[in-house]
Amino acid sequence: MPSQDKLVIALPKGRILDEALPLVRAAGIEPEPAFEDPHTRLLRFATNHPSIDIIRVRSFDVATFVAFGAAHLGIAGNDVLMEFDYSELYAPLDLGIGRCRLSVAEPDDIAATDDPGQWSHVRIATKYPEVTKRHFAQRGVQAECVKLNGAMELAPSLGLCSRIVDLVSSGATLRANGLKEVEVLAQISSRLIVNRPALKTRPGELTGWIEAFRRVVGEGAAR
Ligand SMILES: Nc1ncnc2c1ncn2[C@@H]1O[C@H](COP(=O)(O)OP(=O)(O)OP(=O)(O)O)[C@@H](O)[C@H]1O
Ligand SMILES: O=P(O)(O)OC[C@H]1O[C@H](OP(=O)(O)OP(=O)(O)O)[C@H](O)[C@@H]1O
Repeated sequence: MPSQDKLVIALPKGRILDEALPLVRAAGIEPEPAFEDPHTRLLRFATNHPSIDIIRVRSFDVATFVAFGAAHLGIAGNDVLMEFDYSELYAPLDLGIGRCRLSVAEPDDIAATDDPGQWSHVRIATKYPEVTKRHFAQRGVQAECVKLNGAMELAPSLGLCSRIVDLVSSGATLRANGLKEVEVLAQISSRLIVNRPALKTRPGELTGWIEAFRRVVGEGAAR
């Protein structure tokens, strides 16, 4: 099959991949062995289905590849989906992986007396400026965001911003950096995402794979 006619599935190469790959396999899609070779420079991989390729990209880029139709299906955290808010993305299925929450945190000493309900303006370091601004705007708070791509937890101690908005799971990273979670913006998990226009042009194939993933997640939940 010509490569431009293949169905392309975008998978995130970060921490989600370890949880996502078993689901992809259980749905019946097996990537070529090079996919798991840590030394490979390949970015696009064949699978056991001649009509399906997998690409491995950064988690934020999964949403962009699928929204622009460069990939047809993908797996992305709803933190990423909320930040971009792409109308071309359909996210039919919660895969139940990558569970965490998106929260505001601040230094322990500030948190001891602070009341987030009284804020009118906050400066926040985050990888999620759009979600953060939207969240605070809803209650009339102006959030001035400084965009970082990682290690947000360093920002308060170095005087960049007193508050951060970041993902929290065990809370260990916040504790290790003297920060306290003071407000939860959203519960996060990863979803199966689909390019909406492709759902119209390749409905049989795409709904077939959505149902395959639905069965896998349903079976997992029943165990
Ligand atoms: N501590 C966590 N616990 C559970 N899920 C998480 C956690 N941190 C991140 N995630 C989920 O995993 C996704 C990828 O996060 P991760 O931190 O691995 O990205 P990354 O690989 O650092 O991104 P980048 O592509 O910028 O390097 C997030 O979008 C989120 O949905
Ligand atoms: O509450 P915890 O269990 O400590 O998890 C939270 C951490 O996990 C994520 O980072 P990740 O480990 O993916 O590294 P990153 O900073 O490179 O994104 C997130 O950005 C936090 O730093």
